Amino acid sequence: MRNFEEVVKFARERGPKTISVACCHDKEVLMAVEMARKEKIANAILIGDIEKTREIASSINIDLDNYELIDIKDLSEASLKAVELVSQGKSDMVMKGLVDTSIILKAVLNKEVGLRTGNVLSHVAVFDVEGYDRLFFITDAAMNLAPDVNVKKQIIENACTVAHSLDIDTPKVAALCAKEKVNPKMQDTIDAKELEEMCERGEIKGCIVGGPFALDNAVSLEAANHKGINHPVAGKADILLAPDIEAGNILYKSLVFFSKSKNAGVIVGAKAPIILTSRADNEETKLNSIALGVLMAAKA
Ligand SMILES: CCCC(=O)SCCNC(=O)CCNC(=O)[C@H](O)C(C)(C)COP(=O)(O)OP(=O)(O)OC[C@H]1O[C@@H](n2cnc3c(N)ncnc32)[C@H](O)[C@@H]1OP(=O)(O)O
Repeated sequence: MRNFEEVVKFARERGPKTISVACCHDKEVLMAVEMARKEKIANAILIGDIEKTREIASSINIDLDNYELIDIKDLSEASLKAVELVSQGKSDMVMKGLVDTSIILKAVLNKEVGLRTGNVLSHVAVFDVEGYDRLFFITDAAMNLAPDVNVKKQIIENACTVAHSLDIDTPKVAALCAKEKVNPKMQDTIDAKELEEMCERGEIKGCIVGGPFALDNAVSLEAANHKGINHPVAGKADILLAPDIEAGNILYKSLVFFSKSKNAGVIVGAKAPIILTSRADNEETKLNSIALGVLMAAKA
C-alpha cells in the first residue's frame, strides 16, 4: 500500500472492529470514530466524561445512541477500563482520546488488565509526505525514552510488522543519527552500526538495516550520492529509526506542522493495537490511525 486511501479501503473490507476509546471527550476523536462507524471500519465504546462528550457530540451533530457509553471521569481509570475491555475480548483495540500518552501507556502496561506480551511495545507512525512515492515509518516518537541497542532492535522489528502489513515485504531501515559516520563519542552512531551488523548476521530479519544515516542521506538519493554513500538503504529508507523519543517526536511533529503530509500512529508489540496520535492531530489522522489499527488487528 502506498497511501492512506488504500489503507482505509483495506480497513473497510476487514471491518467493522470494535475500539474502546479512552477519554472520549474530544471533538476530533468523536469526528474520527463517527467517520469510522459510517465507513463500517469500526464501532466504538466511548469511555470518559460522558456529560462533556454529549455537549461536544451535539455541537457537531453526532448521535451518541449509536455508541455504548461508559461514564468514567478519572483519566487513569477511564484508560484502564478501555484496556480492560480489550483484555476481556469485548473490544479489538484501544484508542487514545484526550489523555496524556503516559497515562494510557501505563494502563496498557498494567500487570492485571494490561496488554503486555513480554515483547517491547513501541510506537510506529506512518507518513504519506507530499513529493515522495512511498510511505515513511517513523519510530519511536511516543513510547520508549532512550532505547539501548537491544530495544532499538525490537523497535525495528515492531516497525517491520507494520510495514509488512502494508505489503512492504523488505523495508529499508535507516538508523538515524546526526551524521553518517561512527563517532565513538556518539553512542547512537555506534548503536546504528551495530544494528546494521546485526541485520547482516541475520539477527534482524525481514528488512535491510543501514546506519548511521543522517536524515538527508536516508531519504534523498541525491543527498546520499552527493556524499558518496553506497548502501542499499541510502536515499531509499522506508523506516526511520529515531535514536530516542526526543528526536522521534520532533521529527513526527515537524512533518505534521511543516509539511504537507498525512499520517497515522499506532503502538505495536502488545496483545492488540493501540491507536495513538497526538492530541493536536486532526480527525483525518485519527481516522487513518483507526484504519491502520484495524489492519494490524486483522493481520494479527
Ligand atoms: C507521537 C504523538 C503522540 C505524542 O506526542 S506522545 C508524547 C511523548 N510520550 C510520552 O510522554 C510517553 C513516554 N513514555 C513514558 O512516559 C513511559 O516510558 C511509560 C511508557 C509510560 C512507562 O512508564 P513507567 O511505568 O514509569 O515505566 P517503567 O520504566 O518504570 O516501566 C514499568 C514497567 O513497564 C515495562 N515497560 C516500560 N516500557 C515498556 C515498553 N516499551 N515495552 C514493554 N514493556 C515496557 C517495564 O519493563 C516495567 O516492567 P516491570 O514492572 O519491571 O515488569
